[in-house]
Amino acid sequence: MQPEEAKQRIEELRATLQTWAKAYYEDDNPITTDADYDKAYHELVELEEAFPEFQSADSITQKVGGEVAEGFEKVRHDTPMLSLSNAFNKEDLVAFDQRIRRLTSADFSYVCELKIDGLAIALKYENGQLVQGATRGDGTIGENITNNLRQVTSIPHQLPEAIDLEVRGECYMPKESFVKLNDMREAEGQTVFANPRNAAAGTLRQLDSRVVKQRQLSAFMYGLVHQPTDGLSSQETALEQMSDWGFQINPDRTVCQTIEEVWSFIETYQEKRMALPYEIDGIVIKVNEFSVQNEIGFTVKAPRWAIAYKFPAEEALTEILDIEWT
Ligand SMILES: NC(=O)c1cnc(OC2CCCC2)nc1N
Repeated sequence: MQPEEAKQRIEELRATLQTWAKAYYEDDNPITTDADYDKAYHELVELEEAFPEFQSADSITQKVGGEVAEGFEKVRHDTPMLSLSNAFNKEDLVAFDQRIRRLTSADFSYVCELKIDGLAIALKYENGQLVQGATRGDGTIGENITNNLRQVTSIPHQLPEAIDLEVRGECYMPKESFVKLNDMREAEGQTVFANPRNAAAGTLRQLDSRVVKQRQLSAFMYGLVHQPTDGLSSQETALEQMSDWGFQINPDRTVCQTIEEVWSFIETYQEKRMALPYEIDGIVIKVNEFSVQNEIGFTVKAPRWAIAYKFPAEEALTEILDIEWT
């Protein structure tokens, strides 16, 4: 390629990448695929190396902390991460139960799990090795925060079996870590986090993983992107299997046969929640048997076979710093 032609191509690539990077990082609205972006970026790097006379300090390839490096790579969830419908009182739960019983004639049970108040994450393992950790994002596109999630001690880097696996869970900041962090930030004249969920979100947004390590996050896993062939027949057996694989699974759960039993579990934890070493904002009730879950299916955005009972809100905490994960 002649120098004049290279100069032309370099300028064209710089302009295009600048536009794409702005849309991706500043407008949070990617206008191109990651593959196209990477392809153009690497063509520019090669041309600048081949024609150093056209190198320029303000080229996008020279920005270390610039918008290109800023922020996290996006990842697509092969299986969308769903959200949950909410229930706010016993009547809502009775209605939920009646809907389920209209949709299936099969016998089934419920699993009640504490609703950990953190950030939903998805972990991918290949041959038993942790290869990717991502945020939920909008349920389809999340952010690749693998390096940060490697600093979370309860997330295994290697499983006892060389299997391919994807698990979902909640990354959270224990109450004790939260108090310590805010005391330190206050002493340094920094803004404090309003609650552990915001502190966890703010921590996972850090580009420097060493900061994540200091902040002692943890994670409970609660979902297995399971294959019909994996022989697991229910949520409870999946939770037990995930525990055997080394994931931290929340022990405060129970299998219920009726909504009455669900309600008494809810009342128990309405009281006990203050004594827990982490924050919960409700109880998640799921149909236990996968065959019945599959029969009942999903609405556009949430499973029909699960609901989140939300505890009544505490007195409003003044939101000193509210980091919303986009
Ligand atoms: N915050 C939690 O602790 C929690 C959230 N979600 C779920 O399950 C949802 C996920 C997709 C269908 C049901 N379980 C949980 N324990």
